[in-house]
Amino acid sequence: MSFTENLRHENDDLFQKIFNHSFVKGIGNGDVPSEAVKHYIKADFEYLNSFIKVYALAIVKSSRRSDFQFFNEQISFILNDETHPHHNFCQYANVDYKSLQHHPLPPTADHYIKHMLFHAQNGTLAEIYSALLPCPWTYYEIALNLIEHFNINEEHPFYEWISFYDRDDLKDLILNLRKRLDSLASLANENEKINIREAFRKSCELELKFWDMAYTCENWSGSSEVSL
Ligand SMILES: Cc1ncc(C[n+]2csc(CCO)c2C)c(N)n1
Repeated sequence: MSFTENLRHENDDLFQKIFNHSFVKGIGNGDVPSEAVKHYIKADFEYLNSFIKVYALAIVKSSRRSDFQFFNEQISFILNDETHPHHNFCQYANVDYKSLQHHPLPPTADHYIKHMLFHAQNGTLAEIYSALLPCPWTYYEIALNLIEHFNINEEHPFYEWISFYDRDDLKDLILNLRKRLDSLASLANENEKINIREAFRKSCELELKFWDMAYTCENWSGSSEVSL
C-alpha cells in the first residue's frame, strides 16, 4: 500500500461520516435548509481566500519549477473555477453572491484555515501537501458517492455542484498531489511522517466539522459578526 493509500485507509471512518452528514445527504436529496447553504458560502468564500494564501506559502517552500507550476495552477483554479459551485448554491438559496462575501470566519472555518496556515508556515512541503489533500479528495468522493446513491440528473437543484466535483481534472489533481506526497514521504524520517499523518487526519476531521458548522449555522457566542 502506498503512503497515501494508507492515509485514505486510516481515515476512512471520517470519510464515511462526511458521506453520511445531513448537509451532504441533503445535497443528494436536493433539500438543504437555505440558511445552512448561505452559512456555508459565507464561510467557504473566506476559506478559499485563505487557501490561496496556503498555496502561496507552499510556493515559498518549494524549489522545483513543477511545484511552482502546480501551486500556480491551483491558485487560478480557485480564483476562476471554484466560484461555479458557489453560484449553484446561491441560485438554490435565492441569494446574491456578493452579499455573502467578506464575512468573518465562524469558529470551525477559522480553526481549519489556521490549521492549514500553521503547516504552511511551520511545516515541511510534505506536511503542506498532506494538510491540503483532504480538501479535493473528500469533495471528489462526495460527488462520486452522491452519484452512486441518488438520482442525479440535469433537473436536480445541485446538478452543477455535483458535476463540478465529479470531474476528471479533480481526479487528476488528487493523483498529482498523492504522487508528490508519496515521493516526499518516502524521504521523510519517522517524526516527520507522524506530522504528515496528523496534518492529514486533522484536515479530514475539519472537513467533517465544516459541514456541521454550516448545517448548524455555527457562530461565535458573543456576536454573529465579530470583527476579527
Ligand atoms: C471546506 C472546503 N473544502 C473543500 C472544498 C473544495 N475545494 C476547495 S479548493 C479545491 C481545489 C484545491 O486545489 C477544492 C476541490 C471547498 N470548497 N471547501
